[in-house]
Formats: sequence, structure tokens, C-alpha cells
Amino acid sequence: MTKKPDGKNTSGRGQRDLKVKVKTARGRKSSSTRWLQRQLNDPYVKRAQADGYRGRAAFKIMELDDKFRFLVPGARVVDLGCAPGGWCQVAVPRVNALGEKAGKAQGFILGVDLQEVEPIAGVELHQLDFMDEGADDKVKDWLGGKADVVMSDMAAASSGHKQTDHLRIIALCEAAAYLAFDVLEEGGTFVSKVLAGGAEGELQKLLKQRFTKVANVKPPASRSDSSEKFVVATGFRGAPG
Ligand SMILES: C[S@@+](CC[C@H](N)C(=O)[O-])C[C@H]1O[C@@H](n2cnc3c(N)ncnc32)[C@H](O)[C@@H]1O
Repeated sequence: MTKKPDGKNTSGRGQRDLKVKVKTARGRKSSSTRWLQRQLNDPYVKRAQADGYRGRAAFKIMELDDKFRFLVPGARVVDLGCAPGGWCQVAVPRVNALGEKAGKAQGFILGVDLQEVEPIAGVELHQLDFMDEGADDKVKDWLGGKADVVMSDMAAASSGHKQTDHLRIIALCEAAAYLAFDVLEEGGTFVSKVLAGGAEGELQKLLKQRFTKVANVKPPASRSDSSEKFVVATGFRGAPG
């Protein structure tokens, strides 16, 4: 048994539970059976269970951070749409690093989601619909100052209609970007999930005005059959002069 990010020990129970669910669902050729089968065969799901992450999404932020290096020791991070908590689990050791170079840097992570999230040591969690009126003010209050990173993995449940899902996620991403404009330190980073589609142009234009670099990235952990990708905007220029 190994120590997990939550400090818990597990012994592969997640995989066993999945196998039981697939066995039970077999014979009913429903989309949920196909989903369970895909989960069972997914190497990232297996790795997440083995390493104690709450979901395979953890590997997406790990891969993005390995490339862009924004979860640095001492960083103050806002994680929007954080449930069940994989991104937060990845952020905790990275922003609170102890080491020769980092000294004894202590970061701060604020996680927000529509859903309740099981506590994560080192993360301040709040249940909130970020699209509610006044939600950004609440986040600013909880943050109590500036942030170095605003990241959003917010996504509504799929409607089954590609264009509708695309427009919904762009709206979530835009709302997250406006929070970033208000709270980021100069030089800060904004990371957000998007689904490819026609409405990205405006978002890219908006981000390019406020950041020195805007990249569109599909990390290896993002499923190749999904239109999901991530926008990583670095070098926040600060408030317009
Ligand atoms: C893909 S999951 C996030 C996974 C997370 N990054 C992790 O690593 O565990 C998307 C999350 O966005 C949340 N979400 C969707 N719309 C939201 C909203 N309006 N406000 C807050 N959270 C929202 C959902 O509740 C869901 O938990």
C-alpha cells in the first residue's frame, strides 16, 4: 500500500469497484455500460486510483503545469469548478514546496464548485454557483487579496448538443477570465478548459489584450475523442493604464 495525496492508504479498491459495476451493467448495452468499460480500460483512471487522485483530471493540470510552470512555491491559486478535487490535490504540494530553492514557501488554494467537495488539507473550499449574481465578489472576499493563478475546469453536464455545450463552456470560461482580470497579479496565469467550436475567437481576442501569451493546448491526458482543450494565458499585463 502507498501513501496517497490525501494522506490515505488504499489498496486498489477503486478498480475492483469499477469491475463489479461493469459486470453488473453487462448485457444492458447502454451508454453507461460503455462509459464504465471505457473507465476500466483508461490508463489515466488506473493511475488516478493507484496514486490516490480523486479523478483523471488531475493529470491534465499536472501536464499543463509541467509545461508552463505556474503552480510555483508560494503561489496563490483560485480553482473554479474544483470538484471532486483532483486539480487541488496536484496544486497543494507544488505551491507549498519545501526545499533549498523554495525555502519554506507557503501558497494558498481556494477551491470553488457547485457541488460540495470532501475536505482537502491545504485547500479552502466553498460551494458556490460561479454564474450566480455576485459570485465573483464572494470569491474576491474569500481570496482576500491578489492571486497568481486563476484556473477553471468548470463544465456543465453535457446536453448532448455539441454547439450548446460549446457556448455554455465559453460563457463559464469568460466569467472566469473576468475574475482573473480583477484579481491576478501582474505576470499571473489564467488556465481554462474550453470545448472547440465557433465562439472561441472573441475569447482569444479578449485574452490577447490582457496577457502577453495565449496558448491553446491539448494535454495528453485529455481524451483524443473529445473536443476539450485548454487555454493557458501567461504574463498578465495588469489593469489597463
Ligand atoms: C470536470 S469537473 C472538474 C474536475 C476538477 N478539476 C478535478 O480535478 O477534480 C467540472 C466541475 O465544474 C463544476 N461546475 C460547473 N458549472 C459550475 C458553476 N457554474 N459554478 C461552479 N462550478 C461549476 C461542476 O460541478 C464540476 O464539478
